[in-house]
Amino acid sequence: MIATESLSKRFPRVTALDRLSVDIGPGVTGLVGANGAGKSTLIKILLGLSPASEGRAEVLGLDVATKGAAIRERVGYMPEHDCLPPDVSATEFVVHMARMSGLPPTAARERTADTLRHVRLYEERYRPIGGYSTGMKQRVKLAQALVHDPRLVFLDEPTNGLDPVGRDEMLGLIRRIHTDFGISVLVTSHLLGELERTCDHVVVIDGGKLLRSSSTTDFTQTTTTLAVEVTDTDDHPDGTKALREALLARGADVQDGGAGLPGAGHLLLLTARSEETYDLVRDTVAGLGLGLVRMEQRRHHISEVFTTADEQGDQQRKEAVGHGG
Ligand SMILES: Nc1ncnc2c1ncn2[C@@H]1O[C@H](COP(=O)(O)OP(=O)(O)OP(=O)(O)O)[C@@H](O)[C@H]1O
Repeated sequence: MIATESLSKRFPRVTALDRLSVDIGPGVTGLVGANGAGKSTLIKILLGLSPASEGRAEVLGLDVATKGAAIRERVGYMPEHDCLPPDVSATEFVVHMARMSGLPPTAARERTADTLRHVRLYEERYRPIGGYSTGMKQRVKLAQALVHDPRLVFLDEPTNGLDPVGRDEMLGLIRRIHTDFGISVLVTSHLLGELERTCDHVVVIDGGKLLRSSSTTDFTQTTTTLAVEVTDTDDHPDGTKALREALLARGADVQDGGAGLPGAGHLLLLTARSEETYDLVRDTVAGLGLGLVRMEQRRHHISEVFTTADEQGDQQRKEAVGHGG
């Protein structure tokens, strides 16, 4: 669907995209990155609205440098910022956008009604947009991106400004764009957690560079990290420390449970190389006379991808991870 090759965009003071090479197939793909990571810049280049400084990109097999108009005919776009006229109704606006995309009047009206029903704005469709809530406005923007029945849509921060209920509703609609209509989706967000549930594939960019591109299941697959928590006893007032030392003496790969989390001081993380690691933990705990509170496999979270990145932009990444819950 989308392929970029060493794509760069330089503004006088900042490099928004830095030699980005990525392939995106059909389905729902999340483009994740902190504010300023380059998500909107990439979308504008892919739509042929802004020229790249270097490199090349294709959307649906069309070169963005020369085939912008053809791409925009086949691709829907939901921009990040509010761009809706307050005095017209959702129906008038979406029909207008459908006509701009080349649909004849009758088809434009029919597609508008279908699309507004899909985004659940059917009852309110004749009211002026100025009186709509943020969630309703986001859904009008989504409707105009879908009305000309594109093969692919770019949704730039569609959950921005929504409360948790509105966000869940929007994520459900996005998922159904693909399942009900077969339209592929590229959706951007700085909220990592929400894309975990919605997307088949996630592309993470940071400072305009590709950090990772893989299927959502690869991001969240079960790892071989074991989290172990034990009780303290009279013999071992710090049971965790005693267990750590005993396991290290037996050659296990042990780390502390990570700072900042409640109870993390009492957690040990072990790399489980095989079933024997489970036996080793159980036997060591029993040998020390400690109680085993829990021993469980840890799952990766998408946000962990940020913790492996370099120090640059660390604060922004923390913010993004913090909002990701
Ligand atoms: N027209 C422009 N002129 C100069 N700098 C720009 C321009 N557009 C974007 N930038 C800069 O390029 C970088 C990437 O911006 P971009 O809008 O693509 O990020 P983003 O990931 O979409 O973040 P956000 O969600 O905040 O929009 C930022 O540092 C931004 O300030």
